[in-house]
Order: sequence, then C-alpha cells, then structure tokens
Amino acid sequence: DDWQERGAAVGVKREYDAEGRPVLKAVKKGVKDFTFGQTLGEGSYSTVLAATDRQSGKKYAIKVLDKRHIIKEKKVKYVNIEKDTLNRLTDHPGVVRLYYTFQDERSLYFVLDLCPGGELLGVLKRMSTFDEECTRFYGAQILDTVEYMHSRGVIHRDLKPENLLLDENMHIKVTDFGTAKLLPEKKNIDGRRDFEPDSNSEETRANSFVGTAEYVSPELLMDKNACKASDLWAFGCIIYQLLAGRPPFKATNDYQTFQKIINLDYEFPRGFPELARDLVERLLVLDPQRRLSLEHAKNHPFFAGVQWGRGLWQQKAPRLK
Ligand SMILES: Nc1ncnc2c1ncn2[C@@H]1O[C@H](COP(=O)(O)OP(=O)(O)OP(=O)(O)O)[C@@H](O)[C@H]1O
Ligand SMILES: O=C(O)[C@@H]1CCC(=O)N(CCc2ccc(Cl)cc2)[C@H]1c1ccccc1Cl
Repeated sequence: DDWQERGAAVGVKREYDAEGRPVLKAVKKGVKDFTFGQTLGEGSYSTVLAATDRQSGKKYAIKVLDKRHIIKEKKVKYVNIEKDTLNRLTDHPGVVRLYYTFQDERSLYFVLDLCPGGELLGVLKRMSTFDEECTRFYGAQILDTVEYMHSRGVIHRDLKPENLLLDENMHIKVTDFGTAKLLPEKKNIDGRRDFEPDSNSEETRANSFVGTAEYVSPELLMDKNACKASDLWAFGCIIYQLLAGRPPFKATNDYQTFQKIINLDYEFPRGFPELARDLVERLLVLDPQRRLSLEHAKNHPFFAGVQWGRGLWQQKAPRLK
C-alpha cells in the first residue's frame, strides 16, 4: 500500500507563544517526513525499505514492524531489546546506527543507516572465498566492533555473515540486535556508565534464546548460558567461513550440526592459510574460559599490520578479488 498514507508525526511538544497560547511543535520524525523507496528485504516480523528524508535528502533504511504480527508472535520483548541495544551502541562506525523511532496505529518504525552493500554473506557467496587480505580487513572490522559492543555491555549472540552488512564504502555494519544480551548497568557515583563484568549469572542461565545453528557456541548448547566468549566462538566460525567458503560446523540438520560443535568435529581444507588456521584453532575452543580473548585475538599474528581504532575505518576496503 502507499506508505505515505500511513502514520503521522507522532511526538508533539506543547509550547506557548508570546501571548501564552499553546503551540504544538512536532519534535519527532514521522512517516510523512520520508519518501519510501524499494524494499531492501523482509524479516520474520519486519520489512526494510529504503527511504529519503524529505527535508535533508539523506537516505536511510527504515525497518517497519507490524504491531499485530509482533504481538501475535509474542516478540514484543525482542523489539524492546533491539531498541535498547541500538540506543546503547551509538558511537562506533561498525554498528548500524538508529536515528529515530516512531509509530503509527499499525506499525513501529526504526530509522537506520542504509547499507547499500547488502549482507557480507551475499558478497562471500559471489566470491566463493575471500583471500587473506580481505579476510584480515573484514575480520579486523568485525573484531573492532565486537570489542566496542562488549565494552558497552552488549553480547550480540547471533553474529553471522547475514548480520554483517556493508555500507557505501564496503565497510562492515553489524546489525540485528533483537537477540542481544544486555549486561546490567552499574550505577557509578560519578554518573559514568559501565557494565557488570561478564558473569554466568542466573538470568543468563534462564535464557532460552539460541543463535543460528552453525555459529552457536558449545557453552550455549551445553549449559544455556551465553557470555562474551560466545561472540568470539562465532567470530572464529566467520573467519573460517570467509577463507573456506563454508562454516566449520555444517550438517544436514541442526541436531547433527550441534553434535559436530560439541565434539569439535571440523577440519581445515587443504591450503587453508597457516596463520589463520592458528587463530581459528585458538577461537574454536570448547571451554569458553580457555578460548582466545578479544584482546589476544587482536594481537594474533594473523592481524599483524592492522591499524586498530579509527584508522581501520578510514582506509579503503580492499577490492574483493
Ligand atoms: N540497514 C539496512 N540496510 C540495508 N539493508 C538492510 C538493513 N537492515 C536490514 N536489511 C536487509 O533487510 C532484510 C531484513 O532485515 P531484518 O533485520 O528486518 O530481518 P532479519 O533479521 O534479516 O530476519 P529475522 O527477523 O527473521 O532475523 C535483511 O535480509 C537485510 O538484508
Ligand atoms: O520505547 C519507545 O521508544 C516507545 C515508547 C512508547 C511506545 O508506545 N512504543 C511502542 C511500544 C510497542 C512495542 C511493541 C508493539 Cl507490538 C506495540 C507497541 C515504543 C516504541 C516506539 C517506536 C518504535 C519502537 C518502540 Cl519500542
């Protein structure tokens, strides 16, 4: 249907003019502030559309969620987790930025960074495998972003090439935070916000969410709790997949994939680069306590020469060959 017909500027602020008469001022964006373009993709509960802010001309991706469907499928919790997580991850180039949210009677709207490069999975499928230089660049951008998320008390829990989008410079943008784990915030006396250290606290145990079979960590399968190291396990699977063209643990059904994971049943294809193999072997460790930490992964020889921090995000993405 015509998107223009929907919704209205939803937030209003009551102000008073010189004569004390109430003036209603639209303070937020609404559907009418955007011109909607092509459908970029569909999720289980969402449609993502390209859109242009009519006033600034800036292009965005707007994720539209159908309220009735979300309520029917009991996914209201995920909507709030996605919003709260995106509101916590506001200043890193590797995270899809949430600019506005608004709603109308039928839908919720998330105005996000537009990622014209699509999913890293799509690029990998077209290339079949990445060479070491591309794997190093994209691996470093992913790791840099995971470090930022963890520093903000966010465990992604579903890292995979489908959730790694590419922006107009073919740089990484991590997305899909509806299933993230938000570590509780500690109240500091000086108002600084930091987060409880990663703990296998009771509530994590209670979590029923399991990520995508090929990337789920053994600890999540064995005793239900995800920790920051679970994202490093998924990272190891992604590095393997970029170089091998397929994930390390892949079977005909999820149950058999889980069996391979808990038995660490995988092998490297012939010709898999030695340094990358060493990195993957130190990440795909069953015991999360013995798994390579994020800091050690950044310092692994495979990433020798990588400029971490701002420099990583200013350089040109390597040509995918
Ligand atoms: N910011 C974005 N820019 C460009 N394309 C996007 C953006 N966000 C999502 N997409 C595309 O839209 C599709 C739907 O994304 P969405 O996050 O709504 O659902 P999903 O997470 O892929 O599916 P599910 O909800 O079932 O996990 C994705 O496949 C993705 O390719
Ligand atoms: O948390 C917020 O930012 C507001 C608060 C006010 C509000 O009503 N909403 C929508 C709440 C909501 C969530 C899920 C469904 Cl299915 C319906 C309504 C929230 C909201 C508005 C727009 C987009 C997302 C959300 Cl969660």
